[in-house]
Amino acid sequence: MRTVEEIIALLGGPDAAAARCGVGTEAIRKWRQAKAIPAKHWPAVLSATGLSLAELPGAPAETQKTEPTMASAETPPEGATGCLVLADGTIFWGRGFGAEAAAVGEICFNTGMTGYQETLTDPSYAGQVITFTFPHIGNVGTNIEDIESITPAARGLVVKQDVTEPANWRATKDLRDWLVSYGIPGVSGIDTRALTTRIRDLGAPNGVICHRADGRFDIAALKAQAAAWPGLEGMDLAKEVACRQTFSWDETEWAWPAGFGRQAAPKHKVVAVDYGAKRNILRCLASAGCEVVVVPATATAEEILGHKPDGVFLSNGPGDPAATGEYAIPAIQGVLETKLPVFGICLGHQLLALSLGARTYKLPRGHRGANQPVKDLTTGKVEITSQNHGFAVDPKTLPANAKVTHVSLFDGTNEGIAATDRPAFSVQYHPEASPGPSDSHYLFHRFVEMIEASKTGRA
Ligand SMILES: NC(=O)CC[C@H](N)C(=O)O
Repeated sequence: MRTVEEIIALLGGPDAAAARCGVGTEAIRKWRQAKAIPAKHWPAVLSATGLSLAELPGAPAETQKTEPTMASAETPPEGATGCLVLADGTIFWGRGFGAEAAAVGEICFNTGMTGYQETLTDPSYAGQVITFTFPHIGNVGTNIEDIESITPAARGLVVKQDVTEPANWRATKDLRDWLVSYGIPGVSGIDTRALTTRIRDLGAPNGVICHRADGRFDIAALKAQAAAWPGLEGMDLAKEVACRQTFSWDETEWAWPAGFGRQAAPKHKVVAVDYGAKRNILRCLASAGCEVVVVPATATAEEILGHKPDGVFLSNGPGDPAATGEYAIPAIQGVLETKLPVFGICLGHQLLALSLGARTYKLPRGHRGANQPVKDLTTGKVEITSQNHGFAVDPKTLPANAKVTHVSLFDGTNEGIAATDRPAFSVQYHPEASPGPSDSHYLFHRFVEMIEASKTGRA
């Protein structure tokens, strides 16, 4: 159960609480005095906060018993084997699954309805605990194909429903066992709607997810760990998840019935700078006819150009682009000078913008899901896209030789840019999907066309 003061804080203070619940400031004063919310105001408070009835101070005892997992008290409710402790001291109790471990990170939410295994293995989630808003997580188990990196990058997962036995012909392992094998904890029984609403209203908090089968938690230590974590802003995580050595990639996209394919005769050579690349990006490049050489995030312009590429690709990746920019920007600027075609995705988009002289900033809650509408300003078409980012390019800071090409139809933030004096472009979203729709696959072909035009120009 929440206190009246917690609920008022969640709503942004007394005045905002009055406005958002449509009750007047006098009512808020009475709530505070009585330390309870009268029943006639419950519907307004529930819809403004997204909390469940059991969490309201003054709600009948029997409703409180039905949702013991949402109790915020420091003593675990009966049967609690998992918890999520936020940096401000808020506790969500639940049932632990996966590895018996504790992990600290930014608590974000993802609204995708499919592809939890691809999401968990997307290296861009390093440093984050994912709250899945979709209820059926784990129901198709895990397999050895739907992975975007060899080891999962997310630090933990928060779900509402307990994970069930896998029911899918492709499943090779139960999600719970798969998480154990990688040391990743999960917590179920959490009111993910309340948690997501909180993130929407107050921004993504830092927190610790903890699973202990014996139900014994050192809450003070977990609170201290959550509060001490510095947060993603200023954090360079790309170096940690990127490859250490250069390698070649020739696997192509998955297709029925053969599964993944092997590239036959590539036409163009692309160096992909790996800041935490998702495998399906490399597959899309290979399927589009590119011989792909993957180099570590810290590769210099000389090292990149030493492979004699026809084009350079900048991958997605975790953390703050400005922090990664310290080594990435000089390399990208060196590549841009040559006027070779450059294509960036997500972190690669942010790094291209930084290299052109623009700035990035942290979004309060980020875009994570598989149904994000984006408008391509060049064609006027709307694409439904897959997204996963917590930072964005500030379009106002773009230099004169760059323009905005794509915009989010959710919040108007920047989703793509292109240089106007050289063949370089990038998008904030994930045209490779995995998981998500494939509306944006055309961008890989746009990159190849750019490479062909550049080769013709040089010939
Ligand atoms: N998917 C990505 O590449 C994410 C980029 C960056 N880490 C962000 O959160 O904005």
